[in-house]
Amino acid sequence: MYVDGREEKIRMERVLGAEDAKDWVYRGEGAVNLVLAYTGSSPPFVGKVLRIPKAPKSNVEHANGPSMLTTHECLLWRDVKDLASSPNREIAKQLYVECVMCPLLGAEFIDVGVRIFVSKEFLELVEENVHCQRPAWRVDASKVNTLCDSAILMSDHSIFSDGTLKGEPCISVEIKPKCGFLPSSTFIAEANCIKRSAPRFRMHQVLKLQQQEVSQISEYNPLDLFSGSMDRIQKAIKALFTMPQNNFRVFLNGSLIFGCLGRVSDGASLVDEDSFEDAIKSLFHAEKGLRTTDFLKLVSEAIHKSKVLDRLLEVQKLDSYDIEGAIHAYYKIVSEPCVICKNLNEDTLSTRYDSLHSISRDESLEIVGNYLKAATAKDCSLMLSFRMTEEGNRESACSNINLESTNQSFEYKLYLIDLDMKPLEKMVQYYKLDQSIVNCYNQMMKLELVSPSVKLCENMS
Ligand SMILES: O=P(O)(O)O[C@@H]1[C@@H](OP(=O)(O)O)[C@H](OP(=O)(O)O)[C@H](O)[C@H](OP(=O)(O)O)[C@H]1OP(=O)(O)O
Ligand SMILES: Nc1ncnc2c1ncn2[C@@H]1O[C@H](COP(=O)(O)OP(=O)(O)OP(=O)(O)O)[C@@H](O)[C@H]1O
Ligand SMILES: [Zn+2]
Repeated sequence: MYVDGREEKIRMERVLGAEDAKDWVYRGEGAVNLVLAYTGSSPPFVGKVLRIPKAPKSNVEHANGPSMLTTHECLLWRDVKDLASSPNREIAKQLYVECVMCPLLGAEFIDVGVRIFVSKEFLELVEENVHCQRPAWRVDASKVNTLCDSAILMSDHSIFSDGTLKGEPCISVEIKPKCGFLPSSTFIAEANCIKRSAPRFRMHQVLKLQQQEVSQISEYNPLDLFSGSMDRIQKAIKALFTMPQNNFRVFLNGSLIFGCLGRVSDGASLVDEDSFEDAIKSLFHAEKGLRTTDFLKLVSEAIHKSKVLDRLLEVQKLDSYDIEGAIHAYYKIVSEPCVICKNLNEDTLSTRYDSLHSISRDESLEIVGNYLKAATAKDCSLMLSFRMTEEGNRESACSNINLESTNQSFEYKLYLIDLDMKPLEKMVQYYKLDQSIVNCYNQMMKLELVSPSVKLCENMS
């Protein structure tokens, strides 16, 4: 939700110092941000979370604080108001959410948040306080960027903070849907044609298993979630519940009750349905053993009813050239010799990518800009929160769903989080990862090591 300029100013004037650190507790983190929830009683912060940038431990560039956009990124986003002139990447990222993602996905689903100043002492204390709650592999990879002087304050989407129904329990689900379509770009090499029929998520699972990033292959198929069919959405939600990995989490009144904070313990053994049934007792009136089914149905219905995934899919599809096409446009933008064309072997039609090297710079910028917007949409998460409501209560701004089995009525709200701009230089990494995923999958197929359920997805679009 947008916050008016006056409120933004008040928050900008308030600097979080050492004395405030005790009121902020660990909520979660991704690869680049640490998120804290507020437990104090100061009104401007009640019901809010703070999103703080982290710095990779291996990256010496961050020793000087938040970086700037590169010259090529300024060129790429030149048409976006004030983005290219942002004093640093963190401010640029917030403008990107507001000026690029909101118009594409709908401002009603997005909370841009407000920037608030934080002192070095605050960040150092927070780092110390949350240390033992962070997954070890995240601690090894990154730390709070104590050289940043600001962080983003936004609504806590795992609770209802309007205060109208105080004390009413709230259950929320975080879903990272990933890519919901099969690419059909003509620039996909013949050797990689499997990409046209096997969902990216499923193929990536095979690589992740080989690299021990996951302990089992997830049965989740993003194409089901984005299908618009209630049966297939339910199938996707069940698969996510069975193997949540980093794609599915459940919070009860803001506390994580299901799923994990990282990839470490992603196995099915984590799924303790019995204690989950107990935990959701206050919200679902069905008998023990039936509550999880009701909960999963509720989530599926909300997704089916909302149009948000349709919009997300449209933005994901801005990637119409696939990385195998967009990478050539990238080399044109950065004015470097194209490494891909240089390494083409004799069997490959040497003129195959000529058209991409002969287009104008503006066209190259459009191809890569669209690819990066799509990358953001493929990596964001949905937060869906539910609370019980009187049947027929239409006063609320939220939507309602009736659970027929127990005749309970729920209202829900839906937000998209983590709509960060992806760095232009990641294009090279995207190309390499794509090749690794396809090579690994093709190899496993040859050795017939890909399970029938993974293969089965290949013909489902
Ligand atoms: O490349 P992918 O598909 O593996 O996605 C990355 C995610 O991995 P996943 O496969 O979802 O576990 C990855 O998630 P994890 O760190 O694995 O939880 C990040 O979200 C990463 O984005 P960024 O570096 O934070 O900007 C994501 O990178 P982007 O591709 O979105 O840049
Ligand atoms: N507004 C919010 N309300 C409630 N929880 C949130 C909110 N924003 C983030 N979180 C929690 O914090 C976690 C980390 O946030 P986020 O996904 O923004 O981090 P990130 O580093 O940008 O992620 P990624 O690795 O995908 O790039 C989320 O998975 C979610 O559980
Ligand atoms: Zn090329």
